Amino acid sequence: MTSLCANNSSANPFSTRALAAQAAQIQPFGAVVAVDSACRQVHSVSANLGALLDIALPAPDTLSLACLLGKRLSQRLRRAMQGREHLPAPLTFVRQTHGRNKRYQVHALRSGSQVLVEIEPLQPLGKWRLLGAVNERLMQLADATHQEELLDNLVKSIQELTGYDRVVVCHFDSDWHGFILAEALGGRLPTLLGQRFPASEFPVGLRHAYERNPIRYIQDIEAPAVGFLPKPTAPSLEDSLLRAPAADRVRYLQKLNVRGSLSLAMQGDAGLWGMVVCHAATPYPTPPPVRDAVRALVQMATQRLLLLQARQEARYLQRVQDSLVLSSTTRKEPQSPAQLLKAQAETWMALFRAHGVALWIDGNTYLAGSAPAPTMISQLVKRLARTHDHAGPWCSRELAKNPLTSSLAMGEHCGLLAVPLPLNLEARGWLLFFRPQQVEALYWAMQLSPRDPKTHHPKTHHPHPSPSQPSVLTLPSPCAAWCEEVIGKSEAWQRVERLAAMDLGEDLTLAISAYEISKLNGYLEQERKALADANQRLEQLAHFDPLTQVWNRYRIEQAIDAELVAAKRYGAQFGLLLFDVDHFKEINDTHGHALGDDVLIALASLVENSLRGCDHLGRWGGEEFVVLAKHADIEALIGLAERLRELITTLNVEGLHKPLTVSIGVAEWQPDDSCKSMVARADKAMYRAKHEGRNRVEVATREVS
Ligand SMILES: Nc1nc2c(ncn2[C@@H]2O[C@H](COP(=O)(O)OP(=O)(O)OP(=O)(O)O)[C@@H](O)[C@H]2O)c(=O)[nH]1
Repeated sequence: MTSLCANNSSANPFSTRALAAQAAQIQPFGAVVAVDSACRQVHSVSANLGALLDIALPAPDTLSLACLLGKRLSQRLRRAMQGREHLPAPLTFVRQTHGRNKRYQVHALRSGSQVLVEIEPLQPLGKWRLLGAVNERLMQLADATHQEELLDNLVKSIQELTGYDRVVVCHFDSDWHGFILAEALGGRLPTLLGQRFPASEFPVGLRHAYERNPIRYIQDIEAPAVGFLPKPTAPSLEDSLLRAPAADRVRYLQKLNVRGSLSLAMQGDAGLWGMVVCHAATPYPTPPPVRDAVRALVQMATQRLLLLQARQEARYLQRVQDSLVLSSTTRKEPQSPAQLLKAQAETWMALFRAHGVALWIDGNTYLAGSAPAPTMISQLVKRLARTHDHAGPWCSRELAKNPLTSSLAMGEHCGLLAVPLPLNLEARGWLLFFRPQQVEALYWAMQLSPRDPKTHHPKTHHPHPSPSQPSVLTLPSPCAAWCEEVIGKSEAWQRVERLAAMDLGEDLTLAISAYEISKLNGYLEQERKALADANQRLEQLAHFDPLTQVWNRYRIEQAIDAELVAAKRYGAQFGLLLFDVDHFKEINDTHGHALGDDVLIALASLVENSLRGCDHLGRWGGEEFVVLAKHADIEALIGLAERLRELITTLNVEGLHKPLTVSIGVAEWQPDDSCKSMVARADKAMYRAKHEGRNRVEVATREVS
C-alpha cells in the first residue's frame, strides 16, 4: 500500500467508531471525496477511498485534492468545474500499484457548498463491445416511426447491450402513476409489462433528483454501504451516482427479487415523461462506459419520442382546426350555432373521443350525440361561469366526485371538457364535450399506499392468492399483479386535447361572431330596404296620378319648368299639347263613373305608350291631360297632336260603344313663356277646338306677353 503526502499528521479520524456514526453512505464500488467549492481542500472522504486507490490515507484535514489525484488532474478538474454544476465529461487517471497500472474514472458534481469527486475503477471492458453496437442501435432508434416500435427497440437494445435481466420503459400518467409500456426480458425475472406502479414509488423529491441527475445506479442492494470521515463534515449525497440506496428502496427492490438496478430518466418537455429501468436478479456491475452507452441510447430515444409525439400532436391539432376552418371557408354564408353543430358534431365527437357535444350561446343550448338535458346544461354553465374565470378549458373525468358538479345529476356522463367562448365583454358561450364512463382494468405491480393521489374506491379483484394489505411497499405474493377495476371515470383528457379544444373554441368564437354580425347586417339590410320601399311609395304618391299612373300635375309642371330653363339657355324648341276628352260627362252619366275611370286609365296608357322616350304625359286634372313634347317645332307638334287625336279614336274600352275623341290645343314655346302662360295658351286653343266642333287640333296663337 502506497502512502500519500500530508501537511499535518494529527489524530487519524478513520476509526471504527467514526465510521459507525457516519450518516451519508455510498456503495462500495467507488469512492467519494468531498472538497470545498474551489476544489482544493478536502472536507471528508468515503472510508473505502484508501482501499480503492490502494493507499494509506492520512487525516482528511491534512489532505488536498492534489495529494489524491495528482497536481495535473486536480488542476484540470478545478478548471473544468469553474462555473459548472458537474463535470461535462469524466476524467481518467492511472495509478500504479504492485507493478500494475490501474485506471480510474473521476466525475465531479456540486452538492450545496461542496464538490463531490466520485472515483470509480475502470475495468477492461472484456465482454462489452460497445462502439459499433451502440452506433448501429442509435441509427435504428433514429429511424423509428412509431412510439411502440421506438420503445421496443430501446429496451431490446439496452437488454442486449447490458445483459440485464429485465429492461422496461415506465411512463408516468397525469397522477404520476407509472405504467410499464415496453419491456425486454433476459430470463431470470418475470414480466412487468402492462402493470402499474403507484405514484408513491416516485415521490416528488425523487423525480426532481432525476431531473438534476438523470441516472441512478445500484450495483448490489446487499453490498455493505460505506460511510464518510470525518463525521461532522459528511456531505449531502443526494445527486451522487454512488449514493447507497435508502432502506425502503432496498426493501422495495428485494420484494421485486432485484439485486442490481440502473434507472435513467426520460425527460419530456413538461417534466419527467418516464424512466428506463434495468433490473438484475444478481449483483450487476455495469462499467461507466456501458452506463454512458445506455444513457446515449435513452437520450436518442427520448428525443425521437418527443419528435414523434410533437408530429402526432401537430397532425391532431391540424385536423381539429380543419374541422372548423374548412366548413366556414367552403361556405359563403356564415352558419348559425345550430348549423355549425349539425355540420361538425360528428367530426368533433370523433376528434375529442366524446359521446356528446353541446353549445351554449346566450341562454340557448344546442345538443348533439348523448348530452345532458338543456336545463342541466344551464345549471352547469352557471356554475362554470361563477368559478372558472380564465380563458383556458375546464375538465374533469370524474364529474360525480368533482365539487363543481357532484350535486348535479350528470347520469351516464363521467367526463366533461368545457371551453369558454369569449363572444363579447359581458357574456361567454361554452363548448362542452361529454365522455361516458370507461370501466378500466388496471394491473398494479404493488398495492396502493394511502398516500397515493387516488380518491376513488376501486373495486378490486385479485388474480393471485391473497394480496397483502395496502401499504407503501407491500407487494402481492411474489411479483403477482392485482387488478383494480376503475369505475365512475371517463378516459382522461389529454394535454393535446385540451390545447386543441382551446383552438377550436377560438375558431368557433370567430365563426359565431361572424354569424352574429351577418345577422345584424341582415337586419340593417331589411331596414334599409323597408326605408327604400317607403321612399319609393312616397315618390309615387308625390309624382304620379293614382288613377292613371301617369305623372300628376305637380310632376309635369316640374318637367315643363325644367324644359323652360333649357329652352331659355339653349333655345331648344318644345311645346305642349293640352287635350280634354269630349263629352266625358255623358260617358259617366251613361255608363257610370267606374267606366269613366276605365276610359281615363286606358286613354292615359295608350297615349303614354305611343310617345317617344323623351316626351311625357301628365294628368292635368279631371279628363284633361298635357303632353310635353321636347325637341319639337310647331309642325312636329301639330303632327304629334293629329297622330294622337286619330289614335285615341281607335281606343277600345269594354262597355263603351262610341269612339272616344279628344280636343287638343297646341302651344309652341316662345321666349319669356312660363309654364302658366304656355298652358293658358294651349288651353285657349283647346277650347277653340271644342268650340269648333271637338275631335280637332287647334294651335295657340303667338301672343306678346
Ligand atoms: N269617371 C270620372 N269622371 C271624372 C273624373 N274627373 C272628372 N270627371 C268628370 O268629367 C266630367 C267633365 O264634364 P264636363 O266638364 O262637363 O265636360 P264634358 O262632358 O267632357 O264636355 P266637353 O268637355 O265640353 O266635351 C265631369 O262630369 C266630371 O265629374 C274622373 O277622375 N273620373
